[in-house]
Amino acid sequence: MQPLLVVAAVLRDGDRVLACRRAPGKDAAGRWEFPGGKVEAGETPEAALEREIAEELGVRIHVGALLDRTVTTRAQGRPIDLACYACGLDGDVPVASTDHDELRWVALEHLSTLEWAEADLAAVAVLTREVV
Ligand SMILES: Nc1nc2c([nH]c(=O)n2[C@H]2C[C@H](O)[C@@H](COP(=O)(O)OP(=O)(O)OP(=O)(O)O)O2)c(=O)[nH]1
Repeated sequence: MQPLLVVAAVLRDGDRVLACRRAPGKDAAGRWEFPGGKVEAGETPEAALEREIAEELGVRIHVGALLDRTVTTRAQGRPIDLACYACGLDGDVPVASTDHDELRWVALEHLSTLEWAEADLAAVAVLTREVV
C-alpha cells in the first residue's frame, strides 16, 4: 500500500518544542504529535507544511532542515511516511488549533513522557538524543 505522505513542524523555543494533542474524534485522538498534515498533489513538502500550519494553528512559519523521515506501518490504514522539519515562527506564537485540544511547549528532556502517535516516535528519539 502506498504510504500517506505527511509533513510535520518541530517548532523550538530554546530547549522546548511544541507538542499538540489530537482532538477527540480525530484519527489517533489523544495522542501527541507535531503539527502538520498531508501533502497534496503537486505540493512541495515545505509548501504543504506552511499551508497546514497556517490552516491549523493560524500562524506563519519558515521551514528549515529535515530532522527525520520515517515510514511507519499500521494495523489499519495506509502506512504513514512522516517527514519532520525544524521550523521557525515568523510572527505570532500559536495558542489554539483546529485539530488539537491542547498545545504544550515541552522540554526536550521530558518529550518521551508524552504518549506520542506511533509515527512520531522516531523524530522524538532524534530530538531526545540531543539531551542525553
Ligand atoms: N499532522 C500530523 N499527522 C500525523 C503525525 N503523526 C501521525 O501519525 N500523523 C497521522 C495522523 C493522520 O492520519 C495523518 C495526517 O492527517 P491530518 O489530519 O493531520 O492531515 P490533514 O489536516 O491534511 O487531513 P484532514 O484532517 O483534513 O483529513 O497522519 C504528526 O506528527 N503530525
